[in-house]
Amino acid sequence: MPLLDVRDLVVRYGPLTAVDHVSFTLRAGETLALNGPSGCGKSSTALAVLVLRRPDAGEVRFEGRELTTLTEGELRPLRPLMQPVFQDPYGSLSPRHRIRDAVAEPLKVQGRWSAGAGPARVAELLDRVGLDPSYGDRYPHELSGGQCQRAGIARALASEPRLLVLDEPVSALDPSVRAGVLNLLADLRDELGLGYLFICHDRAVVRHFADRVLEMRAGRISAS
Ligand SMILES: Nc1ncnc2c1ncn2[C@@H]1O[C@H](COP(=O)(O)OP(=O)(O)OP(=O)(O)O)[C@@H](O)[C@H]1O
Repeated sequence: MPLLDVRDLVVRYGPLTAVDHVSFTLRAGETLALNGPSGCGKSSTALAVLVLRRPDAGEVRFEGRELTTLTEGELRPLRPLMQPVFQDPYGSLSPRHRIRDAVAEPLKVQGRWSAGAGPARVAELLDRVGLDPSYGDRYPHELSGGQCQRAGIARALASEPRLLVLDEPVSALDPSVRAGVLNLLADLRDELGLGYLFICHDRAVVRHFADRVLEMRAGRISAS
């Protein structure tokens, strides 16, 4: 069974059809890239796959379960398993919370926090993404873009996801730190068997990083 099976996905904004009957599957441990020019519908596909925006038609099966017809309450226990990582490294972390608290929050919300094991788990997650655990004391604005994206990845991992939807995860970073973040993501995918839906407009990055590439044009998959 694929990790993700998307069939005939449609997203409309009024008269505009941003995603026009898009279908694909993704297996655990695989990176599937969505590549295409600005405005072709990549981010709208990502939001619909995560059911952060309900698609207007089509199916999103995650581990065999159709998500688009579930209520918000039914989706709640599944949301931790499908985590987004967005382009703006600072956008996914509250500026008012220390990194340590941002990474701890999913553990607390999901009932996996204890006074003994919780802080150790946060330190382990920071270490796993290549941040010294002392960075937990800092606020997002005290980190570089690359460090902040790593902290965001640590926060996503705290939910023990099986799918990451990576929407231009390195596009806002300095070219000099992109490779390090991509190498980290590749290691995590292989180690944890994660499936990646990898949205990226940069062909060179996509070719290097993805197992398969779907080319998107004007809301449709034009080649694969
Ligand atoms: N909330 C919205 N309301 C109206 N139109 C939208 C909305 N979000 C996206 N669009 C439009 O839908 C189309 C697809 O946008 P989308 O952001 O999904 O594409 P994209 O390939 O991710 O582009 P980019 O790389 O620039 O983010 C575009 O024409 C865009 O202007």
